[in-house]
Amino acid sequence: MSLYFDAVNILTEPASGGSFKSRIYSARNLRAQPAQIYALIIEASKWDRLLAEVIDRSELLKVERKLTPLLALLLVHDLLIAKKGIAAPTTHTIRQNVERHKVRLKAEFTKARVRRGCATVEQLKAAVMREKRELNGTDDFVYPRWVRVNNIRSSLEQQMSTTFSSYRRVDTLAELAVEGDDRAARQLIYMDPHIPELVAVPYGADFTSSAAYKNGEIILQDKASCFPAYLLLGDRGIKDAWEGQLVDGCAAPGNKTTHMASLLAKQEMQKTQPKQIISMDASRMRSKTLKKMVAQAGADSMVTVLQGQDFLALDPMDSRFEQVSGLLLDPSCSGSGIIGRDDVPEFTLPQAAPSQAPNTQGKKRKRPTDDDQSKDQQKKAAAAAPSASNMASDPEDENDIPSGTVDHERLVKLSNLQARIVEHALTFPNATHVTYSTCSIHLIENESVVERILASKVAKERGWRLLRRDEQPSGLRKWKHRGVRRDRDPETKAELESDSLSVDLSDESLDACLRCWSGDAEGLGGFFVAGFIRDPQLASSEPLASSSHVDAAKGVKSQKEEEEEKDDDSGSDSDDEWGGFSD
Ligand SMILES: C[S@@+](CC[C@H](N)C(=O)[O-])C[C@H]1O[C@@H](n2cnc3c(N)ncnc32)[C@H](O)[C@@H]1O
Repeated sequence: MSLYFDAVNILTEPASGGSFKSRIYSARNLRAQPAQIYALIIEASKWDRLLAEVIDRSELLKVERKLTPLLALLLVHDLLIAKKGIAAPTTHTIRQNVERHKVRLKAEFTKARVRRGCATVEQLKAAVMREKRELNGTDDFVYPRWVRVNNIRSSLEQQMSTTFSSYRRVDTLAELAVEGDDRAARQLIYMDPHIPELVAVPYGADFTSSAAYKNGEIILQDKASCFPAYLLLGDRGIKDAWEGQLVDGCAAPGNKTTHMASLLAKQEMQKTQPKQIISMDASRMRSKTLKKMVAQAGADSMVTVLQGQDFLALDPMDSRFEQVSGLLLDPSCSGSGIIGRDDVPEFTLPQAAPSQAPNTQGKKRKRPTDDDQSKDQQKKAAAAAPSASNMASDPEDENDIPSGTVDHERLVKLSNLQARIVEHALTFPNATHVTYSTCSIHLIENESVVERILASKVAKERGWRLLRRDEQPSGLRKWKHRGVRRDRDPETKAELESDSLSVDLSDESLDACLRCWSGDAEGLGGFFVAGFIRDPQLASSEPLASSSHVDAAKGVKSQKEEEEEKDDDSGSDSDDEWGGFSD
């Protein structure tokens, strides 16, 4: 019986960090098997609309006052759909609460199937899932599972003949929106036309137990998150391999560092130039994940990890950085582009009986009795759209879960810090290439930061400019979503007019910026990236009077400084407090 109460608890407690699956597997207060709980929730969520309809029409909740809508839905799912029926002793009260209505519930189930014109239960399931997608407005786009092949440990060719050998190639992302659980029908693969060695498979594909995943041959990484490393390193091969060292200044958990390493491996750089990448993160805790991810990717010999290192505290003139020619900066941001990171399935629930007070709160401190739990369970289960990145707590995942909304003041602070970080990168004496990225949709963190950087003294004096579209790697040159002049409405994507912030960048500069938006046919979340290159001919002859980035961010603390302050205040590691998105 604990299975159903555990499932309800998981669905109703406030979301903490990590993916839904990982939250179940790491929960300490569960009595049932995590795998069983997860399977029940995922399966029941596919049938929710129909089960709610069946329960409402049978008037079950009017009679069985102990059952809450969510508990009833899970029980009725197992009664009508699970092969073994309700997983509880026949004598258990709430099993009896449901089973005594079996005939009525079955009759309503059959009527629901007939109403939809379905001959089989499988057809019915597909119809219900279609209804659900239509209702969520997710009918016209598809979030796939993006998989990047790691050149250090494998190759695309190898993976196509092993991990994906039984997969059928499709020409469009839309074709990945397959319904049903038929494994063979879901073995579809789309070769991404923009990022080398990146493929997409249907949403929900699980590689975590595959040998390729465990061996670090494949890495689950959103497409947009692959833009920065590719923009920086481009289509180079053995003959025109990258020269000099690379810095990833805000690197944890390590997606972009390991992507850079993978691109260098294609140039066979791991053989000729070990430790070509210097990777760091100000957060000590996140640095541990970075270390692990580098090791998992087989990139230990290619990457030096500076754990807990504040990028802003690096002295660019230090001889250790003399060879640094490229820097990738992906600093903390508002995370406003992230879609459905909290991948808790959404449930449409039956109507509660009038006296059942819905309780939408409910982090339970002690394990209540079965009866207490029935009273406590809520009408609304946590909601989230399916996500391309439903691996939020996995080591290679790039973001945390938002813990609040972002106000303007916070955005200003974040953008000051972002500009400061990029301007610091531009001061490395031998740097020629820099990329800046965020998973934010806000102009203030994106084009506006670019505008500030281009106007900075360091950029002008050293001759930094944007990497034009025609100079970008072949795959990204084809990417059609480019920089914008004003913020956009996240829903309609229409430009916000009136008094909203705008940038005064040329058309060429906006065309140099790359954007990704959620909700379109590309299957991505919101993302921004721009590349800068140093053109000595543009450098002003005036000497660098003072470091402009210090002026630009006067009074803005770096993450490290904030951490140290908090450490002083609380004596604890400060990873808990949200200082912007950490992807
Ligand atoms: C958006 S995440 C980076 C995600 C990473 N690039 C990836 O792809 O896996 C931002 C990271 O920047 C780190 N960070 C923020 N400010 C920093 C600073 N001044 N120096 C170093 N790391 C910083 C945060 O701790 C966080 O882990």
